[in-house]
Amino acid sequence: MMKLVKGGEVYAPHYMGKMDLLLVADKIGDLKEEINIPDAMLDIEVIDASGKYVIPGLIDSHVHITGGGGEGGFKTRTPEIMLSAITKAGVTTVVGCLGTDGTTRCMKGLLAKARGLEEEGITAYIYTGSYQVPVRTITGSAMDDIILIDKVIGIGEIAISDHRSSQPTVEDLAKLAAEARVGGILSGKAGIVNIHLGDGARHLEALIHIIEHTEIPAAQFVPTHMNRSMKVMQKGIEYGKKGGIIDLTTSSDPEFLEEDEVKASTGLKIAMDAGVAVENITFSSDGQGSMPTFNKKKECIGLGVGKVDSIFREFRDAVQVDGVPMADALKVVTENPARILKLKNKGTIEIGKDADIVLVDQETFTVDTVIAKGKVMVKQGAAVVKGTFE
Ligand SMILES: CC(C)C[C@H](NC(=O)C[C@H](N)C(=O)O)C(=O)O
Ligand SMILES: [Zn+2]
Ligand SMILES: [Zn+2]
Repeated sequence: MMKLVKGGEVYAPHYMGKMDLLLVADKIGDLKEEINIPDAMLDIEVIDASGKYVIPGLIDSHVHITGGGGEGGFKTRTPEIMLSAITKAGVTTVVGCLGTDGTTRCMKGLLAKARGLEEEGITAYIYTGSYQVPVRTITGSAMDDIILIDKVIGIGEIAISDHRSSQPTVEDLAKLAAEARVGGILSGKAGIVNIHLGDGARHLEALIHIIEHTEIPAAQFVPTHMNRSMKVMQKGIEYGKKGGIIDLTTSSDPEFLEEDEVKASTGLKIAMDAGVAVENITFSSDGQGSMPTFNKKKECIGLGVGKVDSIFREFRDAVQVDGVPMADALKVVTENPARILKLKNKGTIEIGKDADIVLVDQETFTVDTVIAKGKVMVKQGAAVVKGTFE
């Protein structure tokens, strides 16, 4: 089945102007100013994209797809994600992870959920591990997980500078990054270590030590939650200006920000203005992850749940509120994560890439249509393909 997406304004992320897209099966088959189909070709679906921005499907590189949480006891374990919570946000690729709780959440369940999401129509990968070191794995070795299990693209989210971490030494982290790096090299994957940065005073010191004293490059690490406070944001900007990658968490709800949490869209603007290359910045939602609040005695006094739709909201706000150019804000949720995570067929609108396409209504700047691997999942903002039990 072919689809012709006609008359939209294409941001690939770079602006391409009005273009027609021909989708052939699950790939972008052609991309031209004007594509006309001979009448004889009746079995082609024409999608009218006039008045719409046409952008690549968003990539959310940090989602607790089997749920997370638990910091307030068993009743605070968060629910697993359902398909439409992902697709309605314009997200067509997710990377799943475990968090604080690496006991009642397990790697085999994470892999099964990623496979389930793939069967339901989107693209899903996972990190092996959880907060803790030694790392929870499927095969018993993080390197072997990366090499042998197609969906495993790296290790994460490994917690540092956090009272909930396993207090890994710099040595522990260096060895972990070495496993991820060699596992990635041997399997053609990124072998990224997704690092959960907490509020602790040591901030990014361990990563900086490894980058400065071993052969492991900064590109091996993606520290996330870099907007969790202005102090951490500033540390992230210093790190980013030296070439490190920083990931900002979009679920920190603007209304309920911790005393000095930085809204992701604002963090993007601040970092870019401070001289961090936009190519080194990504957003991720921390969807279904818990958003716990701890008091001075580090007791959990409240808990929210991250939402995948925040990644689209923060992309929109970056453009409409913080004045970030559209193509730059779009890179942060498409091309950058695709490049950093080596998701070869993802992240841009180019012939031969996966047909992951989102139509955004130019009037309301809302998600109108979502196409994942050539299949329409969302139409006029409503999920036309739902998860098995939705
Ligand atoms: C960035 C802040 C606001 C949220 C962040 N969430 C997680 O790391 C995920 C959570 N622990 C889970 O396991 O579900 C945090 O707790 O620090
Ligand atoms: Zn985290
Ligand atoms: Zn998380």
